[in-house]
Amino acid sequence: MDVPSLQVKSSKHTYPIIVRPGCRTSLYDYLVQYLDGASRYFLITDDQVASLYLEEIESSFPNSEKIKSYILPSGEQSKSMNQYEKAITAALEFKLDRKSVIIAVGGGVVGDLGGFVASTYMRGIRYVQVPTTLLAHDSSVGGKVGINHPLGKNMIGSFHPPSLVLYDPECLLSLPPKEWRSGFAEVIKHGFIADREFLKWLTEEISSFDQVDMALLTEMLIRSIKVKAKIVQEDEQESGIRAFLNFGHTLGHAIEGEMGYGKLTHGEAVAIGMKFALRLSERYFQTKLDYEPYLSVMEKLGYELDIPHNLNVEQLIHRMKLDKKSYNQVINFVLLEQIGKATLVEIKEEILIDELTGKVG
Ligand SMILES: NC(=O)c1ccc[n+]([C@@H]2O[C@H](COP(=O)([O-])OP(=O)(O)OC[C@H]3O[C@@H](n4cnc5c(N)ncnc54)[C@H](O)[C@@H]3O)[C@@H](O)[C@H]2O)c1
Ligand SMILES: O=C(O)C(=O)C[C@@H](O)[C@H](O)[C@H](O)COP(=O)(O)O
Ligand SMILES: [Zn+2]
Repeated sequence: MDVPSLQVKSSKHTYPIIVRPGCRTSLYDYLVQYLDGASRYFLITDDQVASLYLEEIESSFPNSEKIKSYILPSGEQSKSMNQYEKAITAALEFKLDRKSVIIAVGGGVVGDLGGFVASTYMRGIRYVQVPTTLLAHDSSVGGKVGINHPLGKNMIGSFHPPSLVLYDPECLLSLPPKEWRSGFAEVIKHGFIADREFLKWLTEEISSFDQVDMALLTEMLIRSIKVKAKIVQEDEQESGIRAFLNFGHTLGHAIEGEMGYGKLTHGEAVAIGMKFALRLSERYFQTKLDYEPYLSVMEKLGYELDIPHNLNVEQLIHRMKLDKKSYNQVINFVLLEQIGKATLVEIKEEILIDELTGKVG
């Protein structure tokens, strides 16, 4: 069978990432090849993904008694305490044990929630990520799993690396343009923080999300995942450089929470946060980053990069103080010294008020 596209070393084990068009229909074979047996499989997905892919995935399993599918309502609101508890209850009712495996088939919502269920069920069982969105090339790697709290994004969670990531790029062909944009924001982010050449390549090669060539898409996914994998391998639990993956997220997460989860996609909010962080980088480092050509490609792809006007500056600052990178109420931002070179810096509240005022309602 396939050689993994990448392997990621984690503190618990090394896991393969396989990116291969069509692989979803042989999911069971991959589980047999890469996992050392399983008593039962608990497949978590959402209603939209289920209607597109569940039947063909389930039918790859020879023994239907060993697998149970659990379907969440699609959307960011499912990353909640309520949905988490319901999923745990269903897992208990299906009698999962410590040798069982959870399979998260879907986007980042399913992956984050399913991974969190796996990380806490009987104090932790194995799980497999089967990403079906472009965004999930990011969320399926690195083991950050969790759910939201009304007061902040991903406030309840843990680090729990998957045992396998099986990514079928063909699934992306059914994504609507909004979801392509959401995921592409995280691809661009990987270029901005760590790989200028990749960023240039991206903005030259991707001028539309219609009819993306499968070979090009696969190459893009692997290059983008490589950036993430290298960082999480070096700093799994975010004591240093992993914070760079949060470029655009300090303001992005505050906007998502303030608007109400799901109003903007995660990537749309991160894209706004990246533009803000780029401008802040120029001010902080007193330099020109010449990022405009990249933002103009993003605008052509349909991104709205300005902060929504109905938001309140004080509330955004309040939320940014709750961000996981903040200490003693001091807000830390991932900024760029150069394109491709990120760093984490403390930003004074006055500067943020000054930058946000006039740009927000
Ligand atoms: N854990 C991490 O490291 C990490 C990284 C980035 C983002 N995230 C999280 O990921 C979440 C966002 O993930 P997302 O953008 O994948 O959202 P999502 O899971 O909500 O998926 C977006 C929408 O696309 C639908 N969908 C999924 N696959 C599809 C397909 N193949 N065809 C058609 N529709 C499909 C879903 O049903 C949903 O409506 C956020 O909660 C974010 O915080 C986590
Ligand atoms: O993997 C990481 O680390 C990231 O920061 C990736 C982000 O794209 C992702 O949105 C992550 O969930 C944010 O983590 P958080 O710790 O800020 O909640
Ligand atoms: Zn993100």
